[in-house]
Amino acid sequence: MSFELRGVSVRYSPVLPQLALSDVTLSIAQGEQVALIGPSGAGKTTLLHTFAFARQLDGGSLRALDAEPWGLSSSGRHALRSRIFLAPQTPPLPPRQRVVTAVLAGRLPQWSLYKALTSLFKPSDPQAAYDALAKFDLQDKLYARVDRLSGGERQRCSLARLLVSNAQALLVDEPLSALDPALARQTLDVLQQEASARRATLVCSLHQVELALAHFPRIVGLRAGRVVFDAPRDAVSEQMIAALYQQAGRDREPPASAGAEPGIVAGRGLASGCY
Ligand SMILES: Nc1ncnc2c1ncn2[C@@H]1O[C@H](COP(=O)(O)OP(=O)(O)OP(=O)(O)O)[C@@H](O)[C@H]1O
Repeated sequence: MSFELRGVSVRYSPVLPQLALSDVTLSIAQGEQVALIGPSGAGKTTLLHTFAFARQLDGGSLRALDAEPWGLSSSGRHALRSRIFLAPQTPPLPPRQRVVTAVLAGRLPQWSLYKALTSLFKPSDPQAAYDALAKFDLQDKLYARVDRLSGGERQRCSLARLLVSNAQALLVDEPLSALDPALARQTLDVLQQEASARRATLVCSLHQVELALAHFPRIVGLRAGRVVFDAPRDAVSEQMIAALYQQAGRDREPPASAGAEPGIVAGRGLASGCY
Protein backbone atom coordinates (compact mmCIF):
# COMPACT_ATOMS: atom_id res chain seq x y z
CA MET A 1 0.00 0.00 0.00
CA SER A 2 1.29 3.44 -0.89
CA PHE A 3 -0.69 5.52 1.59
CA GLU A 4 -3.13 4.65 4.35
CA LEU A 5 -4.81 7.28 6.48
CA ARG A 6 -7.03 6.20 9.35
CA GLY A 7 -9.19 8.83 11.03
CA VAL A 8 -6.66 11.56 10.34
CA SER A 9 -7.17 15.10 11.61
CA VAL A 10 -4.84 18.01 10.93
CA ARG A 11 -5.01 21.48 12.46
CA TYR A 12 -2.72 24.34 11.50
CA SER A 13 -2.70 26.00 14.88
CA PRO A 14 -4.01 25.10 18.34
CA VAL A 15 -5.69 28.51 18.51
CA LEU A 16 -7.66 27.86 15.33
CA PRO A 17 -10.85 25.92 16.04
CA GLN A 18 -11.17 24.54 12.53
CA LEU A 19 -9.54 21.38 11.30
CA ALA A 20 -7.90 21.44 7.88
CA LEU A 21 -8.50 17.68 7.70
CA SER A 22 -11.15 16.01 9.79
CA ASP A 23 -11.39 12.24 10.35
CA VAL A 24 -10.02 11.32 6.93
CA THR A 25 -9.72 7.62 6.14
CA LEU A 26 -8.25 6.79 2.76
CA SER A 27 -6.09 4.04 1.24
CA ILE A 28 -4.17 4.34 -1.99
CA ALA A 29 -2.47 1.28 -3.46
CA GLN A 30 0.99 1.35 -5.01
CA GLY A 31 0.68 2.35 -8.67
CA GLU A 32 -2.80 3.85 -8.37
CA GLN A 33 -3.57 7.17 -10.06
CA VAL A 34 -5.97 9.34 -8.08
CA ALA A 35 -7.30 12.87 -8.58
CA LEU A 36 -8.22 15.02 -5.58
CA ILE A 37 -10.91 17.57 -6.32
CA GLY A 38 -12.87 20.00 -4.20
CA PRO A 39 -13.39 23.70 -3.66
CA SER A 40 -10.70 26.12 -2.55
CA GLY A 41 -9.78 25.51 1.06
CA ALA A 42 -11.20 21.95 0.99
CA GLY A 43 -7.93 20.48 2.26
CA LYS A 44 -6.35 19.09 -0.94
CA THR A 45 -2.92 20.62 -0.32
CA THR A 46 -3.05 19.63 3.34
CA LEU A 47 -3.87 16.05 2.36
CA LEU A 48 -0.93 15.86 -0.06
CA HIS A 49 1.38 17.32 2.62
CA THR A 50 0.01 14.82 5.14
CA PHE A 51 0.77 11.91 2.78
CA ALA A 52 4.34 13.25 2.51
CA PHE A 53 4.47 13.66 6.34
CA ALA A 54 5.22 17.33 5.87
CA ARG A 55 2.44 17.99 8.42
CA GLN A 56 2.07 16.45 11.85
CA LEU A 57 -1.19 14.65 12.61
CA ASP A 58 -3.55 15.90 15.32
CA GLY A 59 -5.27 12.54 15.37
CA GLY A 60 -5.36 9.24 13.52
CA SER A 61 -2.57 7.35 11.81
CA LEU A 62 -0.59 7.41 8.60
CA ARG A 63 1.25 4.65 6.78
CA ALA A 64 3.33 5.64 3.77
CA LEU A 65 5.11 3.14 1.51
CA ASP A 66 4.43 0.41 4.08
CA ALA A 67 6.10 2.31 6.93
CA GLU A 68 4.84 4.47 9.78
CA PRO A 69 6.70 7.73 9.24
CA TRP A 70 5.78 9.29 12.57
CA GLY A 71 7.16 6.24 14.41
CA LEU A 72 10.55 6.51 12.68
CA SER A 73 13.65 8.42 13.74
CA SER A 74 14.16 11.67 11.85
CA SER A 75 16.84 10.02 9.69
CA GLY A 76 14.48 7.11 8.97
CA ARG A 77 11.77 9.57 8.07
CA HIS A 78 14.20 11.44 5.82
CA ALA A 79 15.10 8.21 4.00
CA LEU A 80 11.44 7.34 3.53
CA ARG A 81 10.69 10.89 2.38
CA SER A 82 13.32 10.58 -0.37
CA ARG A 83 11.07 7.96 -2.02
CA ILE A 84 8.21 10.46 -2.29
CA PHE A 85 8.13 13.46 -4.62
CA LEU A 86 5.87 16.32 -3.56
CA ALA A 87 5.42 18.95 -6.28
CA PRO A 88 4.00 22.02 -4.55
CA GLN A 89 1.46 24.40 -6.01
CA THR A 90 4.01 27.21 -6.18
CA PRO A 91 7.28 25.83 -7.56
CA PRO A 92 10.18 26.69 -5.24
CA LEU A 93 12.63 27.47 -8.03
CA PRO A 94 15.48 29.88 -7.21
CA PRO A 95 14.97 32.77 -9.68
CA ARG A 96 18.61 33.23 -10.68
CA GLN A 97 19.30 29.54 -11.16
CA ARG A 98 19.74 27.93 -14.59
CA VAL A 99 16.92 25.63 -15.60
CA VAL A 100 19.32 22.68 -15.90
CA THR A 101 20.37 23.08 -12.25
CA ALA A 102 16.80 23.59 -11.08
CA VAL A 103 15.63 20.42 -12.84
CA LEU A 104 18.49 18.29 -11.55
CA ALA A 105 17.58 19.37 -8.02
CA GLY A 106 14.94 16.64 -8.37
CA ARG A 107 17.82 14.25 -7.61
CA LEU A 108 18.92 15.98 -4.40
CA PRO A 109 17.38 13.30 -2.15
CA GLN A 110 19.59 10.68 -3.85
CA TRP A 111 22.79 12.71 -3.69
CA SER A 112 25.52 13.16 -1.11
CA LEU A 113 26.11 16.71 0.10
CA TYR A 114 29.33 16.82 -1.96
CA LYS A 115 27.51 15.83 -5.16
CA ALA A 116 24.71 18.32 -4.46
CA LEU A 117 27.22 21.16 -4.00
CA THR A 118 29.33 20.30 -7.06
CA SER A 119 26.19 19.99 -9.19
CA LEU A 120 25.42 23.62 -8.38
CA PHE A 121 28.55 24.64 -10.30
CA LYS A 122 28.70 21.90 -12.92
CA PRO A 123 25.40 20.15 -13.62
CA SER A 124 26.03 16.44 -13.12
CA ASP A 125 23.70 15.07 -15.79
CA PRO A 126 22.53 17.75 -18.24
CA GLN A 127 21.29 15.07 -20.64
CA ALA A 128 18.77 13.85 -18.05
CA ALA A 129 17.54 17.42 -17.54
CA TYR A 130 17.31 17.89 -21.32
CA ASP A 131 15.31 14.67 -21.74
CA ALA A 132 12.93 15.63 -18.92
CA LEU A 133 12.41 19.12 -20.33
CA ALA A 134 11.86 17.67 -23.83
CA LYS A 135 8.79 15.81 -22.55
CA PHE A 136 7.31 19.26 -21.86
CA ASP A 137 8.72 20.81 -25.09
CA LEU A 138 11.05 22.96 -22.99
CA GLN A 139 14.41 21.52 -24.04
CA ASP A 140 15.47 24.83 -25.58
CA LYS A 141 15.27 26.38 -22.09
CA LEU A 142 17.95 24.08 -20.65
CA TYR A 143 20.40 26.91 -19.93
CA ALA A 144 17.85 29.74 -19.49
CA ARG A 145 17.56 31.44 -16.12
CA VAL A 146 14.49 30.46 -14.13
CA ASP A 147 13.36 34.08 -13.77
CA ARG A 148 13.24 34.41 -17.58
CA LEU A 149 10.59 31.69 -17.87
CA SER A 150 6.87 32.34 -18.21
CA GLY A 151 4.62 31.13 -15.38
CA GLY A 152 3.56 28.06 -17.36
CA GLU A 153 7.16 27.26 -18.33
CA ARG A 154 8.21 27.54 -14.70
CA GLN A 155 5.41 25.20 -13.67
CA ARG A 156 6.49 22.57 -16.22
CA CYS A 157 10.16 23.07 -15.35
CA SER A 158 9.22 22.24 -11.77
CA LEU A 159 7.46 19.07 -12.97
CA ALA A 160 10.53 18.11 -14.99
CA ARG A 161 12.20 17.72 -11.57
CA LEU A 162 9.78 14.95 -10.83
CA LEU A 163 10.87 13.13 -14.00
CA VAL A 164 14.55 13.07 -12.97
CA SER A 165 13.74 11.88 -9.44
CA ASN A 166 13.38 8.19 -8.73
CA ALA A 167 10.41 8.57 -6.39
CA GLN A 168 7.86 5.78 -6.06
CA ALA A 169 5.05 8.11 -5.04
CA LEU A 170 4.31 11.32 -6.91
CA LEU A 171 2.18 13.91 -5.11
CA VAL A 172 1.35 16.81 -7.38
CA ASP A 173 -0.52 19.89 -6.21
CA GLU A 174 -2.46 21.76 -8.88
CA PRO A 175 0.05 21.31 -11.69
CA LEU A 176 -2.11 23.00 -14.33
CA SER A 177 -2.91 26.39 -12.80
CA ALA A 178 -0.66 28.34 -15.21
CA LEU A 179 -1.28 26.23 -18.32
CA ASP A 180 -3.54 26.62 -21.34
CA PRO A 181 -5.94 23.72 -22.06
CA ALA A 182 -3.70 21.95 -24.60
CA LEU A 183 -0.64 22.15 -22.35
CA ALA A 184 -2.73 21.05 -19.38
CA ARG A 185 -3.72 17.83 -21.17
CA GLN A 186 -0.17 17.24 -22.39
CA THR A 187 1.20 17.78 -18.88
CA LEU A 188 -1.22 15.30 -17.33
CA ASP A 189 -0.31 12.78 -20.06
CA VAL A 190 3.39 13.16 -19.25
CA LEU A 191 2.80 12.75 -15.50
CA GLN A 192 0.60 9.71 -15.97
CA GLN A 193 2.93 8.02 -18.46
CA GLU A 194 5.84 8.57 -16.10
CA ALA A 195 3.92 7.17 -13.14
CA SER A 196 2.83 4.12 -15.16
CA ALA A 197 6.34 3.51 -16.51
CA ARG A 198 7.89 3.39 -13.04
CA ARG A 199 4.78 1.86 -11.41
CA ALA A 200 4.65 4.85 -9.10
CA THR A 201 1.57 6.06 -7.29
CA LEU A 202 0.27 9.39 -8.61
CA VAL A 203 -1.99 11.63 -6.53
CA CYS A 204 -2.83 14.92 -8.15
CA SER A 205 -5.00 17.77 -6.90
CA LEU A 206 -6.91 19.52 -9.64
CA HIS A 207 -9.41 22.33 -10.04
CA GLN A 208 -10.19 21.19 -13.58
CA VAL A 209 -12.96 18.69 -12.87
CA GLU A 210 -13.37 17.68 -16.51
CA LEU A 211 -9.69 16.86 -16.83
CA ALA A 212 -9.73 14.95 -13.54
CA LEU A 213 -12.61 12.80 -14.80
CA ALA A 214 -11.07 12.35 -18.25
CA HIS A 215 -7.63 11.32 -16.99
CA PHE A 216 -7.94 9.62 -13.60
CA PRO A 217 -9.61 6.29 -12.86
CA ARG A 218 -10.32 7.22 -9.22
CA ILE A 219 -11.64 10.52 -7.92
CA VAL A 220 -11.62 11.69 -4.31
CA GLY A 221 -13.88 14.66 -3.54
CA LEU A 222 -12.88 16.72 -0.52
CA ARG A 223 -14.82 19.46 1.13
CA ALA A 224 -14.32 21.26 4.43
CA GLY A 225 -11.52 18.87 5.32
CA ARG A 226 -13.58 15.71 4.82
CA VAL A 227 -13.80 13.07 2.12
CA VAL A 228 -17.23 13.56 0.56
CA PHE A 229 -16.82 10.80 -2.01
CA ASP A 230 -14.15 8.37 -3.15
CA ALA A 231 -15.26 6.65 -6.33
CA PRO A 232 -14.25 5.30 -9.73
CA ARG A 233 -14.70 8.08 -12.26
CA ASP A 234 -17.64 6.30 -13.94
CA ALA A 235 -19.52 6.44 -10.65
CA VAL A 236 -19.05 10.21 -10.23
CA SER A 237 -22.23 11.99 -11.29
CA GLU A 238 -22.91 15.62 -12.12
CA GLN A 239 -24.98 15.77 -8.93
CA MET A 240 -22.03 14.64 -6.83
CA ILE A 241 -19.83 17.29 -8.40
CA ALA A 242 -22.46 20.00 -7.97
CA ALA A 243 -22.95 19.09 -4.31
CA LEU A 244 -19.19 19.06 -3.75
CA TYR A 245 -18.88 22.63 -4.99
CA GLN A 246 -22.15 23.92 -3.56
CA GLN A 247 -21.53 27.08 -1.54
CA ALA A 248 -17.84 26.51 -1.99
CA GLY A 249 -15.72 28.43 0.48
CA ARG A 250 -18.63 29.62 2.58
CA ASP A 251 -18.36 27.09 5.32
CA ARG A 252 -15.92 24.78 6.97
CA GLU A 253 -18.65 22.60 8.40
CA PRO A 254 -19.00 19.19 6.77
CA PRO A 255 -21.89 19.20 4.32
CA ALA A 256 -25.05 17.58 5.64
CA SER A 257 -24.66 14.98 2.91
CA ALA A 258 -21.03 14.08 3.75
CA GLY A 259 -20.62 10.36 3.32
CA ALA A 260 -24.14 10.03 1.91
CA GLU A 261 -25.62 10.66 -1.51
CA PRO A 262 -25.14 14.39 -2.17
CA GLY A 263 -28.11 16.52 -3.15
CA ILE A 264 -28.76 18.00 -6.56
CA VAL A 265 -27.86 21.58 -7.33
CA ALA A 266 -29.30 23.08 -10.46
CA GLY A 267 -27.39 25.19 -12.95
CA ARG A 268 -23.87 23.74 -12.74
CA GLY A 269 -22.68 20.76 -14.65
CA LEU A 270 -19.50 19.03 -15.66
CA ALA A 271 -19.56 21.07 -18.84
CA SER A 272 -18.37 24.09 -16.89
CA GLY A 273 -15.22 22.07 -16.21
CA CYS A 274 -13.25 24.28 -13.85
CA TYR A 275 -14.94 25.25 -10.60
N1 LIG B 1 -0.39 27.62 6.69
C1 LIG B 1 -1.66 27.63 7.09
N2 LIG B 1 -2.03 28.18 8.25
C2 LIG B 1 -3.31 28.18 8.69
N3 LIG B 1 -4.33 27.64 7.97
C3 LIG B 1 -4.02 27.09 6.78
C4 LIG B 1 -2.69 27.06 6.27
N4 LIG B 1 -2.69 26.45 5.07
C5 LIG B 1 -3.99 26.11 4.84
N5 LIG B 1 -4.78 26.50 5.86
C6 LIG B 1 -6.23 26.30 5.97
O1 LIG B 1 -6.48 24.91 5.88
C7 LIG B 1 -7.63 24.66 5.09
C8 LIG B 1 -7.27 23.72 3.93
O2 LIG B 1 -6.36 24.42 3.08
P1 LIG B 1 -5.70 23.73 1.83
O3 LIG B 1 -4.63 24.64 1.32
O4 LIG B 1 -5.31 22.35 2.18
O5 LIG B 1 -6.93 23.67 0.81
P2 LIG B 1 -6.96 23.40 -0.76
O6 LIG B 1 -8.11 22.49 -1.02
O7 LIG B 1 -5.62 22.93 -1.22
O8 LIG B 1 -7.25 24.85 -1.33
P3 LIG B 1 -6.88 25.49 -2.78
O9 LIG B 1 -7.66 24.72 -3.79
O10 LIG B 1 -7.38 26.90 -2.63
O11 LIG B 1 -5.40 25.40 -2.94
C9 LIG B 1 -8.16 26.01 4.64
O12 LIG B 1 -9.19 26.40 5.52
C10 LIG B 1 -6.96 26.92 4.79
O13 LIG B 1 -7.35 28.23 5.08
